[in-house]
Amino acid sequence: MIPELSNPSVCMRDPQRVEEILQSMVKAGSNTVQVIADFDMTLTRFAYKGKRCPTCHNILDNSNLISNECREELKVLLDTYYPIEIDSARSIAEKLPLMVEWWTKAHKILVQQKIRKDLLATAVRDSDAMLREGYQLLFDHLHEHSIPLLIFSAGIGDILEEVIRQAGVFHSNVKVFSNYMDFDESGLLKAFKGELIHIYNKREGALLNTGHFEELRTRPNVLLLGDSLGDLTMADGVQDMENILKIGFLNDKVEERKQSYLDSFDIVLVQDETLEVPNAIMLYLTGNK
Ligand SMILES: Nc1ccn([C@@H]2O[C@H](COP(=O)(O)O)[C@@H](O)[C@H]2O)c(=O)n1
Ligand SMILES: [Mg+2]
Repeated sequence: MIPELSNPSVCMRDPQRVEEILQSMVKAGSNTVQVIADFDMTLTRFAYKGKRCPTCHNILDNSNLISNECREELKVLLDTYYPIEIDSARSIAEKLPLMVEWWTKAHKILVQQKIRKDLLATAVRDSDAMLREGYQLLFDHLHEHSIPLLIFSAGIGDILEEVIRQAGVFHSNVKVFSNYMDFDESGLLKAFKGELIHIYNKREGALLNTGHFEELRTRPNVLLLGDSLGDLTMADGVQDMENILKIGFLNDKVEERKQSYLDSFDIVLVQDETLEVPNAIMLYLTGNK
C-alpha cells in the first residue's frame, strides 16, 4: 500500500492493523486528521555522522550562555539520569520521580545562570541541532493541507521554537506545548513558566489544554510521532478519537527496548534518522501518492 513501509528500518507487530487504520483515515479524509509529534529525537535527529545530536536542553548545556561549572553539573545530571530514562528494566512508575528530579535540578541550575533571552537564537544557530531529513516536506505539506501539527515536548519551548523558526518551518498550523522560560524585565531567565512537562506526564499536560483539543474536535484521526513510551499519552486530550496511528522512533538501546516499542507503537522505526515513513503516510492520507 505504501512502499516505504517495507523499508528495512520499519517493524510492525500487526501490519494488517496498520493497513486498516490507514484505510479508515483515508476514507475519513485529510480534513479530519491532526498530527501530534514529540520534538527531541523525534522531529530532531538522534545522531549525525556517528555523533549524538543535542536535545533542547543540551543546546543550552553546550552553549556559552552558561558557566563551565554549570556545564559540568548538567553533564553529571545527564550521565546519571539519561541511562535511567532509557532503562527497559525499570517501570515508568519507578522512573517517573527520577525524571521529575532530573528536570527540576536542571531547571534550577539553568535559572541560576541568568540566561539572556536575546542570546538564545545565537545558541541555537551555533548548535549541532538538526531536524530529521525530510522535515521540510513534512512541515510544508501539513501547512499546505491545513493539517494542525501539535509539537508536544518536554524540552524547552523557547529553544524548540527557535530551531523550527531558523529552519523556516514555524508555519501558522504549528502549535507548541512545552516548558517555556520566564524572563524578567531586563530579559534574564528568572524561572520556568507553568506546570513542568517531563517525559512521563504528557497526559496531564494534554488534559490541561482541553481548549486546543476542543478546537480540533472535527479532527478525530491522529497521527502520533514519538520516541519515548511517555509520548504515547500525548493524544490523551483528543476528543472523540476515531483512529490513531502511533509511530515510534527507536533510537537507542534497540535490542533491549524493541519488544516494548512493538507492543506500544503501531510502526517502529529502528535507527531511522529520516522522516521518510511519516512523510509517505502523510502523502498517502492527503491523496498525493
Ligand atoms: N535536563 C534535561 C532533561 C531532559 N532532556 C531530554 O529531553 C527530552 C525531552 O524532550 P522531548 O521533546 O523528547 O519531549 C528527553 O528525552 C531527555 O532525554 C535533556 O536532554 N536534559
Ligand atoms: Mg523525545
